[in-house]
Amino acid sequence: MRIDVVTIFPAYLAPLDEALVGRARRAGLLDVRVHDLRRWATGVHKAVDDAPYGGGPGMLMTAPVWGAALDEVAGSGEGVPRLLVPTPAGAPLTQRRAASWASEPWLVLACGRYEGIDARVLDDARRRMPVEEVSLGDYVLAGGEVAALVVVEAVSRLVPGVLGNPASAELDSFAEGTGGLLEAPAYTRPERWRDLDVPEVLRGGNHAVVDRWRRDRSLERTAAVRPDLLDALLARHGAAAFD
Ligand SMILES: Nc1c(O)cccc1[N+](=O)[O-]
Repeated sequence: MRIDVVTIFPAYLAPLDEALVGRARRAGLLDVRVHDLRRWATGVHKAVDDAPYGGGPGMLMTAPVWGAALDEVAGSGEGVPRLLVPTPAGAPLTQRRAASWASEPWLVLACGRYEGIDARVLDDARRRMPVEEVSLGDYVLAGGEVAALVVVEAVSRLVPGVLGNPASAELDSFAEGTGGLLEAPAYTRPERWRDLDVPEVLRGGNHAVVDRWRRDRSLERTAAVRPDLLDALLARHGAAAFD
């Protein structure tokens, strides 16, 4: 999979050289390319922003700079990429969306700054490629770079071969393997730590019993912390969702 990230702060994406994503890049499983948007800026000051029409606080990133950048980046490979734009106005990032993007051959992430990007940039991009706006949550960040790091990691770990043990992803919270529930509490050695013991059932070795225990703990945890997920499962699968 190829992933391009366009930003005015390339150094913000340095963590993509580390850990899981860094290893996958060096193994040739991911082709991650970070581009400085200012490469496409013109003029002495390489300006990438201007005042918003209609007034209002702050500045907007301009269409000509982003247009030139996306033309070159999205035109530099086989086929057509899916353009992802982190923004508070986007649809929520979910495991399901990350999983769908993990099967794409090529993603381009456009990181906005200031008050965002001139709307015509996405309107124009939609004429040539699929475009999705994605939000990490209902809070305000200074730009899209942190969200881009999150999206790249959430997607990359689902790319075949990136996780050492693919089964790890199956028991994640929100994953199909946990039925879209939060994952159960997990334990490792020592068996007793301070005055706390590992639950006996996990030490017994009966996989069917362990699976049932984990399912029950997932249901309890989800009901306590994310009842909205239970409502969604009920709506989708009826009471059978909790068998
Ligand atoms: N919330 C926010 C933002 O304020 C700026 C860029 C991206 C996001 N986001 O993805 O959630």
